[in-house]
Amino acid sequence: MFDYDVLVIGSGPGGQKAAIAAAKLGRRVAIVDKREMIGGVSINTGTIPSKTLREAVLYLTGMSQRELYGSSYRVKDDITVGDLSARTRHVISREIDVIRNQLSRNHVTLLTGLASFVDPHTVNVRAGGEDTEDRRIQAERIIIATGTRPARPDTVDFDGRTVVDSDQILALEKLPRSMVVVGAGVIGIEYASMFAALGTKVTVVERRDRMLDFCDLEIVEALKYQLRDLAVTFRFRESVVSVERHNGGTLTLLESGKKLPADTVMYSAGRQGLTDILNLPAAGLSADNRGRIKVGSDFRTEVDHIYAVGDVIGFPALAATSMEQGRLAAYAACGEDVNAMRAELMPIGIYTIPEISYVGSTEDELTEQAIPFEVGIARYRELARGAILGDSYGMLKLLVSPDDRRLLGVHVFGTGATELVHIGQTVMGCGGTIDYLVDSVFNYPTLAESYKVAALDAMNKMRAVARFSG
Ligand SMILES: Cc1cc2nc3c(=O)[nH]c(=O)nc-3n(C[C@H](O)[C@H](O)[C@H](O)COP(=O)(O)OP(=O)(O)OC[C@H]3O[C@@H](n4cnc5c(N)ncnc54)[C@H](O)[C@@H]3O)c2cc1C
Ligand SMILES: NC(=O)c1ccc[n+]([C@@H]2O[C@H](COP(=O)([O-])OP(=O)(O)OC[C@H]3O[C@@H](n4cnc5c(N)ncnc54)[C@H](O)[C@@H]3O)[C@@H](O)[C@H]2O)c1
Repeated sequence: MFDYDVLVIGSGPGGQKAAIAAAKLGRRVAIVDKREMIGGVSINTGTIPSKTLREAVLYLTGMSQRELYGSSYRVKDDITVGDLSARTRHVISREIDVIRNQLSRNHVTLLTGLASFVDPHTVNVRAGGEDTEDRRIQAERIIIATGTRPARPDTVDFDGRTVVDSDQILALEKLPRSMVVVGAGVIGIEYASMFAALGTKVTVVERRDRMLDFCDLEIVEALKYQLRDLAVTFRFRESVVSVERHNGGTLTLLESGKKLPADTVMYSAGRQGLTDILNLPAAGLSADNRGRIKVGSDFRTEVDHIYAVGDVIGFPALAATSMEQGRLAAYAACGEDVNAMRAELMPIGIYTIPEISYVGSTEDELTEQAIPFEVGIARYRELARGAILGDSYGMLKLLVSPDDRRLLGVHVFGTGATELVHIGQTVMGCGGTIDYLVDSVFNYPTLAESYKVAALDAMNKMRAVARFSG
């Protein structure tokens, strides 16, 4: 009766994994997206281009080698937009190819166009361009994975050249000498650090009184120090009222009356769920004012056979979590048993320069909940690998329960942070204690050795307490 058992709307990380998981379970699956957006925001405008850009910036500026070769060390003197975008284009096209290949070898039908509901089981696919013919697709189960787009305030006149959102920043024609970044969320701070590394004079404007408030305070302070060293100016507790475009630049007006001139303004003040074109009421669904769809713990919406995953359901809105949500939603839609996602083990990786990553609780959270903890720290400058790499600021911090020596949190700052965090995540996931880290032999010289150093530090501190408390 249906054209497909499962229809997935959106081919970002959530949609891809949902489609492949359902196909692996033997279902007839189709996935729909615009031709130029295969791979979603993640591949085309978000995660992958920004992370590739970061890698290109690190390489071409010679940033990570300057401790060893001096502060004037560069791989290339006049870095152009072309130098940076060549690498990004290369990686994007490879990734799109991988996705197409994975979908096709799993017999997932790729439908190109924009989907909107006709009724709870029927979706209209409008191809656009020359191919204006609409297609009606009926599916037994539908998984919505339409993601988000940058939020754009009406008071700002985006032109894609001097006043840009985080999608448009990738298409800048030349590197700005100065830039205002509006919003110190993850996107804002990641781009602020890349442009600062390229020599752009960056000013970050943030409404709140601090940034990345979900991260360890000490690590955020360390990041701010590093960014200020690259001439970044922070304006906290300041709101942007409007942005004016002038010949040869922009003027950003703040509520406090300040005026900030800059070549370019980048808005990174949150994102809006892409639900307006879906015609949700036809399916018996609705979205909130930020375009997000409400789901239960198995990603089922208010309509029994329709599921939603990824950024369109809101927090945590990461490629990493979207993929897992997609897989779990497909299992639920196909009647398989699913283990719920373990939120306490969800890692966060922030690709600033230097990078940050953590898993588990922060010191502030534990203190608020009156959970005692001991801190164990390893500093890269005391690790042989840190000296070899020329990273003297990096650190790894373990938060340990003094009662049973379990790991409560792992916070890493510096080279390899987003990779290293997974050692701690595994120990936590397996219910291990720091005894495992103390008693293990780590390769030498490695940054992973920081786990042993930090675990010993925590152990020594706990011993000191035990001496007094008997
Ligand atoms: C600059 C930036 C950097 C980021 N960096 C990271 C990072 O380092 N790590 C990380 O984990 N996450 C990162 N993210 C977040 C990550 O990109 C998102 O969490 C992820 O892409 C969400 O995946 P998704 O499956 O929800 O959908 P998306 O990737 O948003 O894709 C949704 C797709 O649905 C399609 N679509 C929408 N409406 C329709 C419709 N009606 N019909 C058909 N198709 C439709 C869109 O065209 C799009 O292709 C970053 C985001 C940005 C913007
Ligand atoms: N490494 C990663 O995992 C990664 C990287 C990039 C993005 N992302 C995800 O993308 C999503 C969107 O990120 P984002 O940074 O755009 O949004 P966000 O909502 O995290 O941050 C927006 C910030 O802008 C501020 N702001 C809003 N309006 C303002 C104004 N007028 N003036 C001054 N400040 C203002 C807000 O206070 C907020 O701090 C997040 O969910 C994030 O997790 C993840």
